Amino acid sequence: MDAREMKIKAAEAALAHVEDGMRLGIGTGSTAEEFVRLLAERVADGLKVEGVPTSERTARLCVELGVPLKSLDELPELDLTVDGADEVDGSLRLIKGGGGALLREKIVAAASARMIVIADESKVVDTLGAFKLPIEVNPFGLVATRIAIEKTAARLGLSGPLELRMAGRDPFTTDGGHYILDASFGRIPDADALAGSLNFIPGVVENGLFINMASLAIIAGPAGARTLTAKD
Ligand SMILES: O=C(CO)[C@H](O)[C@H](O)COP(=O)(O)O
Repeated sequence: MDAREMKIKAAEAALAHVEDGMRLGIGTGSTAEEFVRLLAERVADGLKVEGVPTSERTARLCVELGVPLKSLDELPELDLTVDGADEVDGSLRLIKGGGGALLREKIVAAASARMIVIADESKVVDTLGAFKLPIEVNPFGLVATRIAIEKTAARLGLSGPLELRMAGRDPFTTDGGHYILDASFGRIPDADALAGSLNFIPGVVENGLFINMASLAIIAGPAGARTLTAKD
């Protein structure tokens, strides 16, 4: 089974949790896109759902494939969000934001009764941090915010380069008009403390640590899909 087939397997398993009439948060990234494709087939067959996309990219795909969309203001309480992840640990803590949609993804997940993560085995880790942690920041005061992040991380025993994410020669800009600093802190033993501390920094809009948000992870490997639930 190649990487795409594993993503499709995970997406198929998540689709089994979707029921008629559901209000769905729809994630961003290549795995979430497989979910959108399968969902669109079910919608074409008569399934009634309304989706809130977590990015402009996902919104475009949903429109193209005929998945009905609403804004989060129109549907502020959702039944289920299905989204990918860059890393998942055994307590279903996540790193997200590799696709740059972390802010909307977190807002949508927080508005959902349940969040199902879909990923392949390569995303499962013992301790978060091998993947660079995306931190969404306001462009104003970028240098000051970067220094504040470094000091906050140091207080938690973490250090490492913070790279401004680029799109060609310009900084990558999120759907919300912000920049992303990708932090190479390495292993993050206390993700809960880091997540809370980062969001206290003025200028930090959101961080890519998703704690206590996912209720289930569907992990696809060469032998098929398995589920992970939080250990604690
Ligand atoms: O957080 C995300 C986007 O902001 C994605 O869910 C994450 O990057 C995983 O993407 P993919 O399924 O393409 O590996």
